[in-house]
Amino acid sequence: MTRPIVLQLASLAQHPSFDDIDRHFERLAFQDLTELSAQQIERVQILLTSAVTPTPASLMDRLPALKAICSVGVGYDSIDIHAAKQRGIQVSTTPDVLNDCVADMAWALMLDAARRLTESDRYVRAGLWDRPNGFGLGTRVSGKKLGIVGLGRIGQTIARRASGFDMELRYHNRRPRHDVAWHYEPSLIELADWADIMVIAAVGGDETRGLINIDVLNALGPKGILVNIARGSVVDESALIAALQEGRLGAAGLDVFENEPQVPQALRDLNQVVLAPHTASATVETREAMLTLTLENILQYQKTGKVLTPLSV
Ligand SMILES: O=C(O)C(=O)CO
Repeated sequence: MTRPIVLQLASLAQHPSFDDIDRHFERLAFQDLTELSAQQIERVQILLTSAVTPTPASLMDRLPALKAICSVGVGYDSIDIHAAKQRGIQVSTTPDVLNDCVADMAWALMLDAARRLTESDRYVRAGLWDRPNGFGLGTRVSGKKLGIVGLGRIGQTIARRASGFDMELRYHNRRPRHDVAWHYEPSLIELADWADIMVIAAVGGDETRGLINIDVLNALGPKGILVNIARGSVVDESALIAALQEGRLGAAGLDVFENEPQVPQALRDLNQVVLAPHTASATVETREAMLTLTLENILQYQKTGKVLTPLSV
């Protein structure tokens, strides 16, 4: 019997569950639909994609039997979920399994930007330690005011770690959460004005595009530190570069960028910025857990017709 097809859009590591998938589905790596026969196109039931792999409506439109999109990751701004919803195509992501590692990365960037760790590494490696003026001072993190933008699962995991640093914490969200005790700040500008350090953990996409604009950056101020582990689109990158260049913002720790993997030269030229190549979830353990959950979603769909962790937005 011909098996339905799982069309794999993202390049993924080996995983033992692929053997189970391959018992039920034919798995094809996607290059271009022109490489599939008309008969194969009609058998594509599942798209195996990732949070950083474009999964547009134009692709869904070409696949008449498409039933589910199973994505490795939590961000869904790369998937046209509106088009999927309209066609009744289920979408699954991998919630929770990456919270700890993404939160750890937010803290790593925060501590690095404040204490100038990467900059000091460059300084020591360049043999500059014996210079008369020394390396200079960083900024204290413990006891400071931390503002979190987006208090979802990842934002809350970041927030919980702040108690170990004796920090005061406030958050801004679409709406206040009633299941947490942290102070809700309805105005993003006021949060930025209050905070010493602001971490962005909001969803990407149209609803948050350019949310961190010049006014927010100015409110965070010349001693303020901005950390972004969410999506580059949430921050107005040109405004961020100008604020850092002109000393209107103190420092930044960035894991995500507007047009990644392109990072503007102006940003790379700034010493007070720590840059990471969108690797917040990139640990052996977490990437393995994300792929395991994605493949469980496909197997669950095969057994029951429903994915395991459907996206609910
Ligand atoms: O899961 C996500 O949304 C990512 O950005 C990949 O780690």
